[in-house]
Order: sequence, then structure tokens, then C-alpha cells
Amino acid sequence: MKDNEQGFMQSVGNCFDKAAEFTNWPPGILAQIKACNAVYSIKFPIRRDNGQIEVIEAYRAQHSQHKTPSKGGIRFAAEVNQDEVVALASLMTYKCAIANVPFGGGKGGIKIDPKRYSVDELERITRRYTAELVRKNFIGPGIDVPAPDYGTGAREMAWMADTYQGLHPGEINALGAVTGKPLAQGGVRGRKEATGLGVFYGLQEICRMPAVMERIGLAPGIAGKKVVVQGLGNVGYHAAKYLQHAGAIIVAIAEYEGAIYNEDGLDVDAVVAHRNATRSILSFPSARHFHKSTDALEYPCDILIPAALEMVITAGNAHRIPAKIIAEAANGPVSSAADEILARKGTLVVPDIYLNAGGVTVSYFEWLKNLSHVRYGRIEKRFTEHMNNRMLEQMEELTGKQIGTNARQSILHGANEIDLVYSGLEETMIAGAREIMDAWEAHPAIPDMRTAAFVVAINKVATAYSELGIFP
Ligand SMILES: NC(=O)C1=CN([C@@H]2O[C@H](COP(=O)(O)OP(=O)(O)OC[C@H]3O[C@@H](n4cnc5c(N)ncnc54)[C@H](O)[C@@H]3O)[C@@H](O)[C@H]2O)C=CC1
Ligand SMILES: O=C(O)CCC(=O)C(=O)O
Repeated sequence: MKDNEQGFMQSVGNCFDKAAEFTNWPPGILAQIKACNAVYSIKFPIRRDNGQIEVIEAYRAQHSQHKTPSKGGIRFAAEVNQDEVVALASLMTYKCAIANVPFGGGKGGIKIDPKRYSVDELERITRRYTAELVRKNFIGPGIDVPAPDYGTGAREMAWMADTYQGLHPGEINALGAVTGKPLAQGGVRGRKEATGLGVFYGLQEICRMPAVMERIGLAPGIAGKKVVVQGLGNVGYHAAKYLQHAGAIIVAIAEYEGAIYNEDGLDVDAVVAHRNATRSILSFPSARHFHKSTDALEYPCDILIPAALEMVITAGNAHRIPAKIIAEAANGPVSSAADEILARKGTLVVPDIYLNAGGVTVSYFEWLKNLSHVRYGRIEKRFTEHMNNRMLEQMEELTGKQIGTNARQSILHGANEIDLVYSGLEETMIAGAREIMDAWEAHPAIPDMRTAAFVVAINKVATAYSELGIFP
């Protein structure tokens, strides 16, 4: 298959079609899943700081509504276009199904390079975009719930939530219209790092599977694995940080301006601090830099983590990628044609629709928090601690022995919000990996992990559609 002429949307479609062959659903149901239900294409003016008017292009796609609301991030990037947003929304449908979060798939994008706008201008763009979504009923806690994605974060989500709330006075669940908000605006602890932490939990689980590791010729475990990361943004930074903390060696980091490497390992926090201070990673002490940023993808390592944008590994470079594992932290970084080359080479591609599901999983927890209007752990924390204390006292009385201070504190501890969020995220990532691997084992003809993940997702979405029937 040639790759260069195929776009991202076609690539996602190819993956779907390949997996559909391993299911028994009728063509009509498969077509219903694959189709994007609705796309809102918007153009609106904003006034720049210098008084000039600029017309902004933006989108929101709702790929599926077998479960509502639809859910997915909002991207700010110069490359945004309708096909990209639709492809990303379709990935959200499959991702939510794999993570067992009760949402359809959605995604939005504003075609701007955020670096070219002041904070005031970004706020005006974000608020006007939100108002346009309200106007067409394309946002709401039970309709469609945006979240952060490439180029956006908690700040933009706060503006969106505030705009939505302002246009819906008295709506008690208004904060549930957007996730990824700052804590003081109804956010949940753990959402910021959720996607990167989910990548870590997912990789940790895969690296614990002896048969999988043997097949790709790696020793089990994270410790000692050499890792290359492309994109040191929210997802890439947190994934790299958790992997480094677990003993992995970050041998190369690629950013927009170039890439650096050090066989003995790069300190992720030090690289970020250096980039914040100098606006570039390139002069980071004790590292050498590559000729081209994309050369980092071809640097020898065990795990390559593309965490920037889609279609960076294609038929053009797949055969030169030495990594044993490609961990898709970004959405769509490996094209369907590259998948085939990599499968033949025996590279394990851990697919985006599973591996970066940590973000939407913790967004789900935030949405639930907003609907229940109570912080996780608030009700039961003290009760649990009193119960644990009574149990310890009883054990000490019965055995006549005292438990040490550290052990006592850890046994007594009742769960905080962050404990519960991390626990729910870890459980989701472990369960997802096992479900996909079970599907792969059940069909040995399935060529790769992505196809197995799509089979799992298609089966769940198809079950929902076939049980729902068709209106009218
Ligand atoms: N933020 C989230 O919760 C989630 C994000 N994702 C996906 O993860 C990817 C990254 O998203 P975020 O980390 O949120 O974005 P971000 O905007 O925080 O960071 C992206 C980073 O990639 C860098 N970058 C851009 N082009 C590059 C290139 N050619 N080479 C190297 N680095 C480059 C940027 O300079 C930036 O530092 C996207 O594909 C996004 O859709 C997926 C799931 C959830
Ligand atoms: O947190 C969310 O709702 C969506 C995150 C997202 O956009 C993604 O997983 O690609």
C-alpha cells in the first residue's frame, strides 16, 4: 500500500475496515459506526489587539451518539481541518468504548497557531467559539463535553466553562459541560497528568506480560528500558516523567525546534526547565542534538513515544524505526500503511485508542464529580480512617504487638480524591490492556494490537447500536 497520498481520515478508515473483518456485524451496523453523525463547521470574526478583524475557522464533530454526551478535546493548531477533526472524533468513539466510559466520540478544533495570539485574543477566540457551540446546541453536560487537547489546557477550559455557564444561568450541572478545568473551577485532581500517567500505566501493564515481551525480544519490566519521546507537551512530558521515575532511561527527546540525545539518559524536568528558560531544548547541557528533529524517531531504543501530532510514522520511515515498542501517546501518529510494515518487522504498536485513554477516563471522573457536586473522598475518608483505626487497635490488643508508625499511617489512610482518581485510572488501563490482548489471543489471525483494539471497540459500539434499534 502506498502511504503518502493517504490522509489521516483514510488511515483511520483502513484500520476500522481491517478490524471489521474479524467481527460478525452486518455491513449496515458497521457503516453506522464508521459514519460521523454531525460536523459543525464555523467561521466567526474576532477583533485583534491592534483593532483589526480576523475571521477564524473552527469545527466540532460528533462522531457517535450511541452514548451521550459525546466527548473529546478541543485542539488549537494551524493544521486543523475538517477531515482531521472528524478522524480524531472517530478515534474518540473507539477510545471511549475501550476505556468503558459511557460517551460517544467528539472532537473540536480551531485553526490557529496559539503562539501568534495574545492571551486576551485567545480568550476572545475561545469564548466566541463556545458561544457558537451553544447557539447550535453543540455543547452541554448531556450533549457534548469538550476537554483539553493539543494546544489547549485548563485555562481554555475555564473560559469555555465560564462562557457556557454565563449563557445558561441557573443550570445546576453547567460545570459538567467542559472537563479539564482548573481545580477551583470544578476540575478534578489528576486530570492534567492523566493522559501521560495512563500511558505509563498502560506500558507498565504491557511490559508485565511475559509472552508479549518474549515475542518482541525484551525483558519484562519498565526499569532499564531506553525511551525516545517526541513532543514534550502535556502528554509527552508526563509520560516521560513517570517512566523515568520507574527506572526507564529517556535517551532522546524531540521537540518542535529540534531533538537532543544522551545515551546515558536525559533528566526530563531539567530539559523542561531549560526549554522554559531558553525557549529551546537544543542547547541542553550534556546532550548532543540531531540534524533533524524527526531523526530522533530513528534513534535506537526499546520504546518510542510519539506524543505530538498524527501521521509522523508512515510508509516513508517505518522500516527505519528501530524501537521494539511504539507507544502511541498522540492520536494517530502511525499511519495504516506503516502499521503493516511494523507488524511484519515484529514491532509492537500500542494503539492510541487504548494507550492515551487516560485523559478521557479522568475527564469522565471530573464529569461525574460535577454532576454529583461533591469531591471524591469527602464523604467516606474519615469514616474509613476511624474503621481502620479500630481494626488496628483490635489487632494490637489481640496480638499484644505494636504496629510501627509508617505502617500505621499507611494502613489508616482513607482515600483522597487523587488516590481514587489514580486508582480508577490504573484499573481502567489494566483492564483495557487485558481485554485487547484477550481479543488478540482469541483470533490469532489478527495481525496487530491496533486491529485487536478496534475489534473490541467495534463489538461494544455495535452492541449498543443494535440494541438501541433505529428511530423512528
Ligand atoms: N491533552 C490530552 O489530555 C490528550 C492529548 N492527546 C494527544 O496527545 C498529543 C499531544 O497533546 P498534548 O500533549 O495535549 O499537546 P501539547 O500542546 O501540550 O504538546 C504538544 C507538544 O508537541 C510539540 N510538537 C509539535 N510538533 C512537533 C514536532 N513535529 N516534533 C516534536 N514535537 C512537536 C509541541 O511543541 C508541544 O510541546 C496530541 O496528538 C493529542 O491529540 C490524546 C489524549 C488526551
Ligand atoms: O478528556 C477528554 O474528554 C478527551 C481527551 C481527548 O481529546 C483525547 O483522548 O484525544
